[in-house]
Amino acid sequence: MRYAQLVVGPAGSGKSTYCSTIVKHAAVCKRIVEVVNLDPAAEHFDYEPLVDIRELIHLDDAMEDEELQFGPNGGLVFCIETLLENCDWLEEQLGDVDDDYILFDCPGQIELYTHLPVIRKLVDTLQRWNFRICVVFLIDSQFMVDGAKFLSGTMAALSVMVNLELPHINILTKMDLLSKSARNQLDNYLDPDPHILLADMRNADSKWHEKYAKLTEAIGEVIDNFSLVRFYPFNIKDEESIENILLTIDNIIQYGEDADVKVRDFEEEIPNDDD
Ligand SMILES: Nc1nc2c(ncn2[C@@H]2O[C@H](COP(=O)(O)OP(=O)(O)OP(=O)(O)O)[C@@H](O)[C@H]2O)c(=O)[nH]1
Ligand SMILES: [Mg+2]
Repeated sequence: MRYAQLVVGPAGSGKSTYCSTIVKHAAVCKRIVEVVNLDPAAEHFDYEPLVDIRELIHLDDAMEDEELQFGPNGGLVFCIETLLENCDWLEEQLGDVDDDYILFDCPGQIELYTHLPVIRKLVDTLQRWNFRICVVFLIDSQFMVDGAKFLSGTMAALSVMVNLELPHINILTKMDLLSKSARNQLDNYLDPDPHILLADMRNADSKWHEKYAKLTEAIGEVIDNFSLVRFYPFNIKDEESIENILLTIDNIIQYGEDADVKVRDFEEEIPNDDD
């Protein structure tokens, strides 16, 4: 069995920092976690990628091509599609190490995960290669400190969940940048009761909220009915917070359970002395 985290989220939400933080933390715990860079526009990151899509195709290649004439977003989708047309390259680069644990650091264009089929195709390929995958959806906690923003972040998380249909965890990043009061405010949202969010918005004295109160109510119902949207805080300056996230995801993809099974089988094979 092989294990993967598909690290997605809006541009600048902290995906690459998350990946390098997890790699460093795992190394301290004597665990090897690898990272695959799937962002063809990435400039720099402080991890050594196991595989780097830029070795196959760079965003500039797509944008400078006379015929293609892509812009940045179209070019990015083209690069990911090129990766999928070269699965044998990706398979060879990944190697085939049992029990390996790989973070796929994805590009920041959220439409890749909310409605385009290309990432779904990548997921199907990885599952064929025996990967158990958890989607790790990152959102910058600084944009989540009021009802309306939290609701839109929640809707983005929901659309990724519905589109990819995989085990999933939502993470609030950059917690170290939050003021104490913002952190307290955020606590209300960590296990959001949509009705608290909506009350927030009802109290916001804006004409818009008055006019669209019914719509807001309906959105709250959607979130309530799904009741899948929980957020976990991730603080890169707090080892315990990093460990909690890694353990939570390990459990979601049952990492290590097979290893235990292997150890148990091994013990059963050892003949007892008094046999
Ligand atoms: N203080 C602090 N800064 C962070 C954290 N996570 C990311 N940053 C900063 O936020 C900026 C964006 O972080 P990245 O990790 O590059 O974000 P990304 O999601 O990979 O960005 P794209 O790949 O461009 O979509 C960088 O300047 C990071 O140093 C965090 O947890 N705490
Ligand atoms: Mg990045």
